[in-house]
Amino acid sequence: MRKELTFTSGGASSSSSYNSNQSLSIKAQQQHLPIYSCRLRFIQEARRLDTLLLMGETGSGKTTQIPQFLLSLGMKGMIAVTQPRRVAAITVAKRVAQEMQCKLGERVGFTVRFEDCTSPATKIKFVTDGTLLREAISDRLLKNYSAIILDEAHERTINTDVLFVLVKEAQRQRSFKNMAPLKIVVMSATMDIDHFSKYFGVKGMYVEGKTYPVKVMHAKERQTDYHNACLVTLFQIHMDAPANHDVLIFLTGQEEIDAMAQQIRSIAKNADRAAPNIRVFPLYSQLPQNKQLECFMAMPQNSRKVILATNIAETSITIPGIRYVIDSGFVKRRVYDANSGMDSLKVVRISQAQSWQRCGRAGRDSEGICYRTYTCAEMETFDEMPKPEILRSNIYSTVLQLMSLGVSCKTFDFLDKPSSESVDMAYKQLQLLGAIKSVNFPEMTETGRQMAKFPLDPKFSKLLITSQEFGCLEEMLSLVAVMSGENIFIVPTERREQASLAHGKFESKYGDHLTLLNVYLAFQKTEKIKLWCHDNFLNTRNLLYARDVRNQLKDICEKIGLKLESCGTNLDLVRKCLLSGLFNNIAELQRDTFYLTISSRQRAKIHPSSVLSGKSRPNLVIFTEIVATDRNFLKTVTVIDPEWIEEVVPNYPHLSRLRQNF
Ligand SMILES: Nc1ncnc2c1ncn2[C@@H]1O[C@H](COP(=O)(O)OP(=O)(O)OP(=O)(O)O)[C@@H](O)[C@H]1O
Repeated sequence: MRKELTFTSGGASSSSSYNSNQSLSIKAQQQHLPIYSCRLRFIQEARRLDTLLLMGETGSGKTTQIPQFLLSLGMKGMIAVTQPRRVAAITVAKRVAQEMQCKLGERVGFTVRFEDCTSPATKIKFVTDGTLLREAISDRLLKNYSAIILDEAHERTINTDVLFVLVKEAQRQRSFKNMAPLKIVVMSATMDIDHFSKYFGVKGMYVEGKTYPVKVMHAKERQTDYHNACLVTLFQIHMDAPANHDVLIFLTGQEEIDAMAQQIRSIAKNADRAAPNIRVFPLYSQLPQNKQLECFMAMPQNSRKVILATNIAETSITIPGIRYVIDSGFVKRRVYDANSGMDSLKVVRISQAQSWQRCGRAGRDSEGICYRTYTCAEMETFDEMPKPEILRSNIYSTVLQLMSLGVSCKTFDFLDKPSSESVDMAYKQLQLLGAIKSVNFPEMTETGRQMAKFPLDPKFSKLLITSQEFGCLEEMLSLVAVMSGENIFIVPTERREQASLAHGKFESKYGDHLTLLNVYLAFQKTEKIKLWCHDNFLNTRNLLYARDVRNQLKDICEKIGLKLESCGTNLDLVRKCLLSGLFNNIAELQRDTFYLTISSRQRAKIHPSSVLSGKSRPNLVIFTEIVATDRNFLKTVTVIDPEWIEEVVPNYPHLSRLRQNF
């Protein structure tokens, strides 16, 4: 590790006070927020207008206070507040419940995919944008709601972009039908207000001020290794800062975070005894929910919390105690190649808006410092805003959802329209999945209509539907449920070998999908679940979550008339069924031991976490996803027999080329 990193000051944001929050009562903390002084102005505007655009600095109080201001208008229906991520929806709901002195799930609750913590008494409901989208699709007038708050609008997730249209349309239709009005509030600290103003036809409202100042420091020189730069910065802080001054570091993904956590722990072990203890908390989406929430807890005296997070901690959330933010300036982003139709995850530079959002995770309960491991000049080259997801992702799932509403993606009133190549590629994939009749006259098939009923990626819904041909719906339900959740395997760094031995019992020589299925089948037969999971290094919570998801998916299958059958021990049928849904993800072994993905022509290795990694390499595999860091990796991989392709996907476009090879 390098010894030192020099920073230059990039200034400090202004503030109304320099004290910390800790001594104030919750009521006083609320009144201390910059947004509080705009309360009457906001309420007046909300009475007058049906749509409001609100821009205010990070931490000014938008997410927690605006729903309560709206509630004071005496609304009959619920107020929904969307969040791009589950962890934000849950933690902010908890905070607002505390401020309103009620139990979570009573007047204030949350609903995220497959988890509902609300009751008939709920008035303010925090939801992920995906969850509200599904509700908006089944009730186009959003009758249960009096107001919809679309928070963190700058993030421009596909779900929020579709919601903009549906919510605007619901508002128009309700007024047309003389129903109770639907208020819409769009909020962010960093949105492109002119663009939104034009789209919604209203002016923006600004809230000045920040709760506590955050001093911004930039690396003096360009860094070639951001990982190392973050580590050096952390230990520079650790040498001087008092205990309980906690640190939040933004990195790009799980592996990087786990590796850095280990490094920090081992450096801290040998550090000066007088320094506070360091407790490291990872925070990424693949982490079980209870583990994600651990970093929000208070720490004992003489300890420093160091949180290593991906961009899931970038917006909305408040982690008490954070005085320092260290920003690597990178993020792992899903990138889509519209020509090949292939999605991959790549490490890329963040936008300026994201830099400010990250900085805003400090200065929430006291003043803070944000260390950016990139220079000021480098930051000027970053994009101003993150590129809307709809312009950089595979939109076949959205196209299918819209078609189920009888709407064409090409005429939909998007804030930014996806390119026609990207829509055409989506049609092509949907046609290959059998969801639409043809690319030129895209009309939904019965299969497509059934697929749209599931809250799943269309390729997973297709797996459930095609399992009928192979008589393996029971197995597919288990597999899709496990794949929809978080990692079920636990590999503690210090007990790697034991974990690997325990996991070996479930291993299938055909790859990861059947291995996951073996785990789930064994889990289903187990009585003492906790003990069994502990002995087998498996995550109890994630398996229980998969069981819940499976039950919900099973209900949908029954509603649409799918037959619940099991293929018993003939698991070739499961692999054939997988091929029918994942045929776009076939990869072929090359002479140099790399795999080449057939449809997108990308070179990749099998991911080290796969049971097939390091074994004799099969000629042909299917995979669930491709991740790209410095190299491409295929994740969740299964061996397939080349002869099956003609039988299972006779219209596969690359069939003739494959025939030549096998
Ligand atoms: N879980 C929490 N624990 C302690 N304080 C909190 C918590 N959540 C919010 N706060 C306090 O409320 C303030 C306002 O938070 P809020 O999320 O409403 O701000 P915001 O304007 O929506 O910020 P952002 O733009 O970053 O989402 C925080 O700065 C913090 O002082």
